[in-house]
Amino acid sequence: GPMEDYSPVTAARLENPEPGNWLMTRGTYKGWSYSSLDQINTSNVKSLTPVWTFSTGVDSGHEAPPIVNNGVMFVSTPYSQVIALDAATGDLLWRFKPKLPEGFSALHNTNRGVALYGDKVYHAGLDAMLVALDAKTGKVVWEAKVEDWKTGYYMTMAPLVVKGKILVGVAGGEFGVRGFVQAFDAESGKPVWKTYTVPAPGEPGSDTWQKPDTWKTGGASTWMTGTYDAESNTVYWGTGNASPWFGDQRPGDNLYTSSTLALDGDTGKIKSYFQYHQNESWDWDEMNPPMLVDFQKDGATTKGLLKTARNGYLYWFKRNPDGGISYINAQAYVPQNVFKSIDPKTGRPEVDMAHKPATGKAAQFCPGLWGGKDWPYEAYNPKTGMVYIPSNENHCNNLEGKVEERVPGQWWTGVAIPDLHFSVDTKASFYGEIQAYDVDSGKRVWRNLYPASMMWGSILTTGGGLLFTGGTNDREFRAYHAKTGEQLWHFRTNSGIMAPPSTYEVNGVQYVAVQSGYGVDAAFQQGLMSELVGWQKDVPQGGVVWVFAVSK
Ligand SMILES: O=C(O)c1cc(C(=O)O)c2c(n1)C(=O)C(=O)c1cc(C(=O)O)[nH]c1-2
Ligand SMILES: [Ca+2]
Repeated sequence: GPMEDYSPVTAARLENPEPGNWLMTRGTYKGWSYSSLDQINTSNVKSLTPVWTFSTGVDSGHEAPPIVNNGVMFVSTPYSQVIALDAATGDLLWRFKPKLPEGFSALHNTNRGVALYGDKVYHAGLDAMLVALDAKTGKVVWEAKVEDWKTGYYMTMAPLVVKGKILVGVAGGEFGVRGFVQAFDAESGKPVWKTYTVPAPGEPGSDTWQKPDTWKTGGASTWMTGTYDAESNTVYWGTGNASPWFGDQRPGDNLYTSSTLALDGDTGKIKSYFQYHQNESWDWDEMNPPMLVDFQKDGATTKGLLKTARNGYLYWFKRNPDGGISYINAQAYVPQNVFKSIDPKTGRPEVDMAHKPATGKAAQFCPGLWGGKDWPYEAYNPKTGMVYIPSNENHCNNLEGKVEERVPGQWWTGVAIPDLHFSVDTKASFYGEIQAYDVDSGKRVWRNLYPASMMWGSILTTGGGLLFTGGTNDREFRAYHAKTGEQLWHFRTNSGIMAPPSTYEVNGVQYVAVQSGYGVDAAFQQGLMSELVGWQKDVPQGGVVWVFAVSK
């Protein structure tokens, strides 16, 4: 089998992955979710058929892409399992099934993928443990405690490998944790650096926490994988909402909540940052990092960053030679009623206070707390020059805050889950959609509307001129024409698909792979939609790895 000559993953391979492999969650450090493979293309995709499937035996939301290294596939599942499979045949090679601690529960029982380096597989567990597994056997090589899960920290993202270090971020923004990004030595598991995303008194930015001690529980969790610019050795990492949710309880801008941080890859030092909205009060985590995309501006190619924000805006930045972030422009990609304007120089929004919830003051805001988009990945195709955004419209929340005492490890947002007051425009002709924008002009080129579903699918785009995604409540996996948005193929799977598809090649055959397995917030929202507009309450659950190829 393919394990006998397992090929170690080097820093050079990660910087320049072979087209036939999918070595990290979004394909490359740039975060494009793009593969140059083109054997499957717009003319033959109609003949795409399943070649093998594998039941994970796990329920809840599967959010990890199949990671593939020369014929070996690694998938992770909810509840922190890792499964190694023969990427061509679906044979099970090994399974890592950790025992989660007694009494353990997480708000989001999911995982977004493993990282590969050397002859090891790295996995960030819900119990806030980072484990290194032997890629050939699945045996634990080392374990590192990132945090104490009892205090509200958990981990859901895929680690990021940077020059022999394994970088992880934490979740817990709804529990009042203090976020950080931490790096561990890939060989030994020893901690190398740790950068908090909320400054302590005396550190730069600490004056943005005006009320004593609010910084200690300030949120800014780091629950999605960063992107990386090897040239400037800069890691771009996103941060989540501030805690608790209502900004009047923690006066100030609250750096670095809902921001992108530019970190030095060797030391973790904060080089630069951009905060999308200040004194966060909408649960608009800005956890996704920007993609590294170059675009035309004023007749010249600009080394840039493109960020699809949960706050409903699409942002263009300049990536400075030292990795620093300079604001260029932003435009709404879904209707949003919170920003009155955005300062053209700084990118700082002016907020309409009528749509900013506070303690004892209810306010409605749109899009609602799940944002213009939540975590599912947008994609960039260099052949079309377009960014593809899985987004949602015509939904709002109406929140009113309360002062609550914090109990470590418990929901602490200032509003109870039954009081989230999610609403939708029941007359709307659609809710979910895919939108394609030209990254040079910012013009929308096409959109595809889903009248009876939200869109929670990560997007893969390919050199074959295609987009692959699921994300809808009808269990479909679909292929679209990247230029026109025309649907070219679809296949009904076992469950709903949120996980990012990936594509790879073994023995000259191109495969497209994806995990189907609905759950977590998409399922939560689907339940609410069943009350509001009568959609079926449950989308079937249970994880299956699907692998497709074009039949010859
Ligand atoms: O603040 C946080 O730490 C945090 C963590 C996570 C997570 O780790 O999955 C989510 C969120 N927030 C969140 O706001 C959110 O909407 C969300 C959706 C999902 C999901 O997996 O579908 N996770 C999370
Ligand atoms: Ca959050």
